[in-house]
Amino acid sequence: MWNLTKFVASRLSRSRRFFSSVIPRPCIIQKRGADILHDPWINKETGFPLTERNRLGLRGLLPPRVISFEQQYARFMESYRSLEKNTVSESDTSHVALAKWRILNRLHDRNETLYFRVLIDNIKDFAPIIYTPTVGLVCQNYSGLFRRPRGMYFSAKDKGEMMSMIYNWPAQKVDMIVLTDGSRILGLGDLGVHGIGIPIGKLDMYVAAAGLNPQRILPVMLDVGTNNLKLIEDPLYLGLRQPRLEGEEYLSIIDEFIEAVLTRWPKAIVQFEDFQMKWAFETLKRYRERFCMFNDDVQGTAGVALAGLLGTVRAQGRSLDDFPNQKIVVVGAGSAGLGVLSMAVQAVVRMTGNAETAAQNFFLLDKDGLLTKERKNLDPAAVAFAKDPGLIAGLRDGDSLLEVVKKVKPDVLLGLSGVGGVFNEEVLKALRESGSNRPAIFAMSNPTMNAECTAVEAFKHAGENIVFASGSPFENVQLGNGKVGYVNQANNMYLFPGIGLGALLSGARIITDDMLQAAAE
Ligand SMILES: NC(=O)c1ccc[n+]([C@@H]2O[C@H](COP(=O)([O-])OP(=O)(O)OC[C@H]3O[C@@H](n4cnc5c(N)ncnc54)[C@H](O)[C@@H]3O)[C@@H](O)[C@H]2O)c1
Ligand SMILES: O=C(O)C[C@H](O)C(=O)O
Ligand SMILES: [Mg+2]
Repeated sequence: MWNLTKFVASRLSRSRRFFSSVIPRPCIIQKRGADILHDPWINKETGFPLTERNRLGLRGLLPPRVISFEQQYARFMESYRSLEKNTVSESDTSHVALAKWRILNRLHDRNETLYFRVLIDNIKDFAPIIYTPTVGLVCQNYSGLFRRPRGMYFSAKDKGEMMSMIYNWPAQKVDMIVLTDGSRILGLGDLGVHGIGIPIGKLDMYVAAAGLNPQRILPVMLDVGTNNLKLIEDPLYLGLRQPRLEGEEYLSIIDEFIEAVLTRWPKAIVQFEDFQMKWAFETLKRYRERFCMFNDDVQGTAGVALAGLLGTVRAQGRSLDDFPNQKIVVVGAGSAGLGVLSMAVQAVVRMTGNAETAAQNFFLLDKDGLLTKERKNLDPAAVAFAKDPGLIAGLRDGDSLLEVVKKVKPDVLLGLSGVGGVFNEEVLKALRESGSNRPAIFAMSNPTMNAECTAVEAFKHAGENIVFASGSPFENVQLGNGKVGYVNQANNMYLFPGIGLGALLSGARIITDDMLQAAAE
């Protein structure tokens, strides 16, 4: 379905055409001497030719041999590849992934030009390191891995100071900000300030996949405390050791930050990332009409899932609105699951013009099972998707996933529950029996261990004829007889760089649902 290398190449050639007309080159450097070597934006390390060493006061500060960019590139790749040779067992995999992240991160801290060159050229190999799934492991181990700060940190203790703090950022212009409060990092929960790895990884993807200028991106952590007791008790935790702010106190911190950002860079686009559900929805509602922002977990995910669903129903020979033949079960009623449902239902309304019946193909479960109109304390955001229990014989509120699959006989099972393994053997076998000509499984939760099932499990239990996509990358599955079970990736990284780039190039004032529908299509 998606090929990351081709995707990046096509984005880059388009964005290069644009940026080559606006980036001034050559680059004028105000710094001199050692300050240049300590600035990753301009450092060429041993690559400075002798004439530049003379002009920039670098003579004597570097070993005499000039090592070309190509030689530096080859040397880095050799070190990187040598780490792979050390993998002897499965249990080494995460150590090797972390070691790879470390050397990439050190390069990022030293020489951004070389870092982004190797990243762009090797995006398929490097994305799982600087982004999902390894970035999750990095956030979990951040206090030990931390060497140099990247991005900006605004904490609850900075209240009243943010307007002046924003001017501490060294770049004159910022186009794209990715902001988190660390409260729901992938499926790993509240990682507090250590969640900064996520905005950094997302913005690396903006540079690699959308060609954004790396000097105009800004990862931001809003530290409003953490409810993760292990972190609060950890003497090496890098954030505020206090419970999260709530209610108006919380919102006043976000408001102050946004006001500061928009005062200095009125046209900056802000991507909200990995906020727990209540704040994801609340902030989206609060800001979406006021400036150019979007919530990646709600809207970016929805766009990618809808693109996948449209492709899947085509492969199944149907259309998304083909009720009762087409039935889609969504597992997880959080920010991502509800975002996907709301966008998929909007797509059906666009097809049929009928808002009343548009949700009938979709079934929604949360941790307490199937959501019906009988559910007590139904979240207002989920009301539109709660089912009438009488719709299908025997369907009841709270039915387990297995019961739902047996009764509904869905064509698509889409997981955004954050719980590894909920698409277990019984569920996958029941899907196989559903009678669908080409059942589809989207195990979209991250990182890998939180995926609803693995690719191997899906092909083994649900059959070789399935469509499979996952949030974290899996290898294709060898099925025997030379056949291959293809694995697609359904991760919002296929959309957010395009949303940001599109908003930037078009000068959009706000990001609308229609734009996201168009992007998904
Ligand atoms: N692939 C992607 O691009 C992508 C994008 C966004 C989120 N995600 C992943 O989706 C997951 C959920 O994110 P979120 O922001 O919606 O989280 P959330 O905490 O807002 O929602 C989780 C939902 O899952 C439900 N749930 C928990 N256990 C369940 C179970 N056993 N069975 C059924 N439902 C269960 C909860 O009741 C809740 O409704 C995370 O792992 C995240 O990494 C993936
Ligand atoms: O970060 C990702 O890989 C996708 C998504 O934004 C998530 O929160 O899981
Ligand atoms: Mg996210």
